Order: sequence, then C-alpha cells, then structure tokens
Amino acid sequence: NHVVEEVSSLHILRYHRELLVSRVKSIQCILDNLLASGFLCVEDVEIVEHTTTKTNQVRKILELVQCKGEEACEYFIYILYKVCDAYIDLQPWLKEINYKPKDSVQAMKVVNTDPISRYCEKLRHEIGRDTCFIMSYGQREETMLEDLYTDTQMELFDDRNESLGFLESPVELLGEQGVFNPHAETIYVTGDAGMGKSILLQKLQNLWSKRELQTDIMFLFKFRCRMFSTFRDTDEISLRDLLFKYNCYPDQDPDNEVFNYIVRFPEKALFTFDGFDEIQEELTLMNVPEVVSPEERAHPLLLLINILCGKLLNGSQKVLTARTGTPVQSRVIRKKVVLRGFSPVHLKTYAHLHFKEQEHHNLVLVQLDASPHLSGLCSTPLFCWIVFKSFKHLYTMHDTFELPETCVTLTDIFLLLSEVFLSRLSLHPPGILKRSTRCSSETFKAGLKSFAAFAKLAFQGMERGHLIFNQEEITSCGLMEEDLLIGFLRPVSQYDACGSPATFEFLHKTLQSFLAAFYLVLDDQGPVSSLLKFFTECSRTRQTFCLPCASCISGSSAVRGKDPFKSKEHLQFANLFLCGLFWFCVCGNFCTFIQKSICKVRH
Ligand SMILES: Nc1ncnc2c1ncn2[C@@H]1O[C@H](COP(=O)(O)OP(=O)(O)OP(=O)(O)O)[C@@H](O)[C@H]1O
Repeated sequence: NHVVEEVSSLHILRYHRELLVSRVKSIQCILDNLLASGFLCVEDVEIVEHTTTKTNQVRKILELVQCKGEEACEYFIYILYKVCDAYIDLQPWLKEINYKPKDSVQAMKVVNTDPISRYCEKLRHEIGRDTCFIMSYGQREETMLEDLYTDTQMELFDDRNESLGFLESPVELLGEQGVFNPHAETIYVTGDAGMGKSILLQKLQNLWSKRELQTDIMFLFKFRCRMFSTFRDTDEISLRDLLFKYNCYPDQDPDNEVFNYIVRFPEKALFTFDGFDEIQEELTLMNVPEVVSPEERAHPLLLLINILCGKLLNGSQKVLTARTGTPVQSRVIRKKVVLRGFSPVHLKTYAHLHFKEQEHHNLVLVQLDASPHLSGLCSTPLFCWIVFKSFKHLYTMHDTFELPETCVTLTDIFLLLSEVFLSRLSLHPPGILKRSTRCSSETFKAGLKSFAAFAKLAFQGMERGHLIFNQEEITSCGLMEEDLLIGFLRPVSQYDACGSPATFEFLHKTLQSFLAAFYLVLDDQGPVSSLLKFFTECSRTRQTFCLPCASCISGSSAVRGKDPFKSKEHLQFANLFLCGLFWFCVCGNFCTFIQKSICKVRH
C-alpha cells in the first residue's frame, strides 16, 4: 500500500493510458468538471470536442490534463471515482490500483453532469411525483400513499403451489426469498380484484424513488398492461421509444448513452407491468415465434413478450401483476407472490389510518368485530376502503357508524359507495345543513339522472370492451362537467402521449361492472335478452391462454380482439351484481324504480 500511495497520478494516467482510452465511454461529465474547476479552459474543451472519435477525444483529454500537472491528473481520476454510475467500467480498475482519494482532492467539488446519472435522477423524481398519491380517489380528495398504505399478506408459492411462507414487506419483493426458478426473471404477483396489486407496485415504485428499496436498480420503467391494447395491429415501435416515450425521455443525450447503457447493463433495470390479465386475449392471438433485437422496431406486445421471457434486455428484473387465475407458464416465473389482503392486524392499522379520532376508530372496530361477514369483506383492501368511506359518510349524515344491514354483501357495499358519491350532488350549500336527513332512496332519486348516465357509460364500455373513455363518450351519455367531480370517474393521464387530460376511467373496474349491472336493471326499455346475455356469457367455458414466451408463439403478428373484458371476470362481477340487485328488489329493500326490471326477468 505504501508503494501505491507514492505513485503519482500523472504516472498512473501514463501507465494505464490505453485502458482508460478503451473504458472511458462518456466524456461530458469529465469535461464539465475540468472546466468548472479551472483545470481546462474553454479553448481546451473546444479542441477536445472537435477531435473525431470518442477514443481520440479521451486521448486528447489525457494529454491535456497531463500537461496541466499532477493536481489536474489527480482530479481527473477523482471524477472517475466520484461519478461511479457513469464510469462503471472503471470501478474494478480503481479497486485494482487501490485508489484512495487524497484529502486535498476530496475537498474539490465534482458535479455529476453525466447523461445517465441525470436520467436516473429524472426517473426517480418523476416516479416519486407520480406515485405519492393514491389515484383511485375522487378528483376532490387526493390521499397521500404514505398516509394510507398498509402492508397486506403476501404469500410465496413454488411451482407446485406449495406455500413458502410470507413476505414481511414490499422491500423484500425483489429479494431471494421464495425464488423457485433462479433462471427466470419475472416476479409474478397475483390476487383477486381489489386485493392491492396495483397499490403494491405503486409502493414499490415509490420506495425506489426514495432510494429505500435496498437495490442497485438504476432504472425503473412502469407500464399498465392495458396500454399495450391501445396500439393498432400495424403499429411498430422501437424498444427505445417503449422505454422513454411511456416513462420519461433523457435530456441532453446526443450520443444515445442512456439507452446504450441500459442495453449493456439490463440488470440495472426494473420493469413493472400491472394487470397482465387485461391483455391475455391478445397474447393468444399473437402467434409469432419472433425474437426482436433492441434496435428493431416491433409491435409493442411483441416487445413486452420478449422482455418478459428475457429474450430482450436479458437480466433485467420484472414484476408482473395479474388477477388470480391468469395463466403464465411457470418457466418464466422466478417467484410467485399471492396477495391475501389485510390480516386482522393489518385491518386495525388501516382503520387507524382512516379514523384518526380514537373514539371513531373504536366504534368502527366494534362494528367489524360484530360482523364476521363485514370484516371478511374488509380483508380485501378495495372493499375495505369502500366500507370505511361509507362509515364516514354515515357519520356525517346520521351521526352513526352503524351500517344499516346486518348481512353485508358486495352489492350493499357498492350501493353505499354510490350513495356516498351521489350525496355529493346534494344541493344544500355546505355548512347550512350539515346533517342531512335525506334517506338512501331519496339520494338515489335525486341523483338518478347522473347515476343513470354513469351506468350507461359503464355498460357501453363493457359492451365495446372499453375501460377508458373520452370526453365525447362521456358527454353523449348525458354526463356534465360537474358530474365528473362526484368520484365515479378519475382522469387517466399516464399513458396519454400528448399530455391531454381528456380521458377517464372508472375508479375501479369492479365499479364499472357494478354500474353496468345497474344499467341493465334500470333500463326498462331494453330487451330481456340483454339481461340474460350476461348469465350465458359467464357460463361459457373459459379459454386457456398461452404464455408470454416466444416458443409458444407462432403464425402471424396480427393483434386482434382488443377487448379487455374478454377474460370474463368483469362479466362475472356484473353477473354477481345483477343477482345482488335483483335480490334487493325481491326483498323490497330498494326503490321502486327498478321493480319493473324484475317483472321483466320473471316474465
Ligand atoms: N396496501 C394497501 N393499503 C391501503 N389501501 C390499499 C392497499 N391496497 C389496495 N388498497 C385500496 O384498494 C384499492 C384497489 O387496489 P388495487 O387497485 O391495487 O387493486 P388490484 O388488486 O390492482 O385490483 P384489480 O385486479 O381489479 O386491478 C386502492 O385504490 C386502494 O384504495
């Protein structure tokens, strides 16, 4: 060690000149810092920039710093050491020569102006910003993820579906625990509707953005799978566009360094793909044994398949979520996590986050304890959120936390949610009549016009296979601007390349199914066949799908049948809600405006 310390930086640069020339890939950051610290002047930088080829530019820089003396050489090496992301190829060499920066050089400032590091920062910043709110709340109220996120039960399974225990927190999702197939790269997260798959991904992304994920992942690219259904059959894009256009673009990167870096070091990238069930149908139709290269343009679905199989960006990490029962071949699955919802302890924590006042919190817990059925429903985070929201509504309206029914069904829960939203249409100015005495059926009657319009939109969407609606579709159903604020719909802006906020989706897909069922019940003009169609659709056997893996794909590259409802789960939900709504009517529990429909079905 003593000997190494004696060796001058000037000597190191001379001795390792060719190694440096071959391994320094990016000169921008070096030039910026040498200029800022006064070791090079503007003319020197120009000389370097006018030199042809990257290797000659590096040679020129080395020549210049050597002329400027020992201190300049020392600072040059210090830049390579400090900006380790950009000079990753030089890190082993620095270790080899046992490099330790001297105190004098450590006092000097190095600013990381490297395009790759800048891009990583930008990604972290954007993902942090995009993930800090829970999106599924009405436009009026934005809830911070941190204020409401509660861990859920995450059970690990192997390929024979034997339990391998539980994960303690999302931080462990990318770890080695539960890996049953080390050759595969996709972490598969599955669970029923509303179990919190999207929120888990959001939490993961948020942790990464805050550097709390304990990983050396430098790039995170997030996608909602349904985005892949928005392309035409003939659309082709490059991998570069898929990454940057749908996440964020690198700034000032004339040499395409960021993309080249990702292609060279795919293990530094993490992909999250949410809602694989939403594109199953299209994958079966996509029968092409095509492997695409990073440079080639291809249909986005083909790029997705290749990424998931590890044929493209081999070594990158992938987290894929899908509803329970979505088939994915186990050979691409590295580990499998099944979301089981809130345990009783999680439920208490979640209740605490919702109801800050101890008294309210206790009252809610008493209700939950009293009804195993209700607490069972509340183990699903989405339903729990609706129940808690309803509690809050009941408290504001009637000073009570008691749900009206003793037996609570999913239909009750969604009716309550609708009531909560519709009560916002109340004409009373806030503050004048705080405790409204309006009963449920009055709220529904008063809001019927808007409610029916939302129901129509949901039904039309289901018929056409739409989850996303534009302004025109919304208006044509009779919805006004102010209706959008009630909470049934939320804006979708993430995958609108033009930045236009004019598209919307229902707060949750299950809410769309509920409203579609309601539409059928409300629509006393429609033929009975449209009602019964739902029951027949659901009873047909479900198709089995192929896996996203090149070897299963053969034939043409055409992508057809872009129907996110094809998996039938939404139909099954609509079916369930139809039954629920009819039961309500049969029991005489509901307003008369849907009685006609029952007669129709009975008939
Ligand atoms: N861990 C959690 N902590 C707090 N709230 C949660 C959590 N998970 C889910 N939720 C609530 O449940 C709602 C639905 O969750 P999410 O959209 O993640 O379900 P999902 O499993 O992706 O459903 P789907 O399969 O229908 O897409 C969220 O908007 C949020 O309100």
